[in-house]
Amino acid sequence: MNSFVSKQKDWWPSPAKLNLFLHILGRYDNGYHQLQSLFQMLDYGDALAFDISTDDTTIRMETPLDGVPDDDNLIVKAARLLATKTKCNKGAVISLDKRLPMGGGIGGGSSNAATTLVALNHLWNTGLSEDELAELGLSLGADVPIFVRGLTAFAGGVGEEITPAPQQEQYFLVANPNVHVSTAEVFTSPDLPRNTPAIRWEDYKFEKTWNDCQQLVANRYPEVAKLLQWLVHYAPSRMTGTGACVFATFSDYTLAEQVRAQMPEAWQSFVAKGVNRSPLLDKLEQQR
Ligand SMILES: C[C@@](CO)(OP(=O)(O)O)[C@H](O)COP(=O)(O)OP(=O)(O)OC[C@H]1O[C@@H](n2ccc(N)nc2=O)[C@H](O)[C@@H]1O
Ligand SMILES: Nc1ncnc2c1ncn2[C@@H]1O[C@H](COP(=O)(O)OP(=O)(O)O)[C@@H](O)[C@H]1O
Repeated sequence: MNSFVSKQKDWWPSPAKLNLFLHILGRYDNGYHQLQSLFQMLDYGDALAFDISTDDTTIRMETPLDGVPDDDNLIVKAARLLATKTKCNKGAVISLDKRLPMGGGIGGGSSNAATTLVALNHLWNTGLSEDELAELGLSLGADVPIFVRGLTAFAGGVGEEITPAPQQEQYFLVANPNVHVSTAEVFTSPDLPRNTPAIRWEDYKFEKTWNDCQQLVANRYPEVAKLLQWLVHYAPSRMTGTGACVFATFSDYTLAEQVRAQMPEAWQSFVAKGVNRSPLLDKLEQQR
């Protein structure tokens, strides 16, 4: 079930997340949105491996991402940021086993950045604390700190005010409608609701929450609406983040796989278990 690769390289997990709900409360002066969300960590994701050099400061991808030059790759950006911040004079050649759809709202890029920060801080021996890594990560993206901390958690602010929120064991069928939705496009739309009242974390219930971005994205991308209509037939379903991936919730793994088996082939999908602690934290602990 655990889907991280184990070849000869020493692979570090880079898990996906789901936003079990996403409420937009308002907008800050800098244009960023104030939100409330529940970030659910999954046991499924990408994996990264690092070849360290001590006599060469080069940082590059061994496996470049199609359409993403190294200079724009969040992995390379994270590694360079850590090297600059800590005045580290070591290098790294980085391999990525990419499984997560890009721009899908399941946090692949942010998770890759967080895994890079956490792994290299260990492998380069740069000695930053978790708080320092989370702060550094925030400059790369709003979701990076939550992946550095690695706990299923409520998030407020722009996503950086984190309160751990362990959830009961659940399985998620996550499906990709094969459309790319840019986060910036959703957040600049005049049609986005921006005045949902704050909830108290202790009042959270899945069925009493929603995703404020869902209607807008479903209207613009009919494939998202179609996929949601198909899934909701089987189980409570919702879009994650700013889309385009959607998920359905199950208490039973086999049932989730049965529904997946019936899904039209045009929609790529996977079944993952919700975990309260990211596999990245487990990996780091094993190294110590
Ligand atoms: C809203 C979420 C929920 O998970 O959406 P997804 O990206 O996962 O779909 C995230 O917090 C997104 O985080 P991330 O994708 O790291 O965002 P960033 O790179 O920092 O910002 C992308 C763009 O989204 C907008 N943005 C992002 C976060 C936020 N709280 N308010 C915003 O307005 C900004 O306009 C920014 O230019
Ligand atoms: N290592 C990376 N993995 C995925 N996307 C990356 C990476 N580096 C840069 N990007 C860029 O970030 C964008 C958002 O990616 P991603 O984090 O996967 O989506 P989302 O935030 O919607 O979950 C991608 O479309 C891609 O252009």
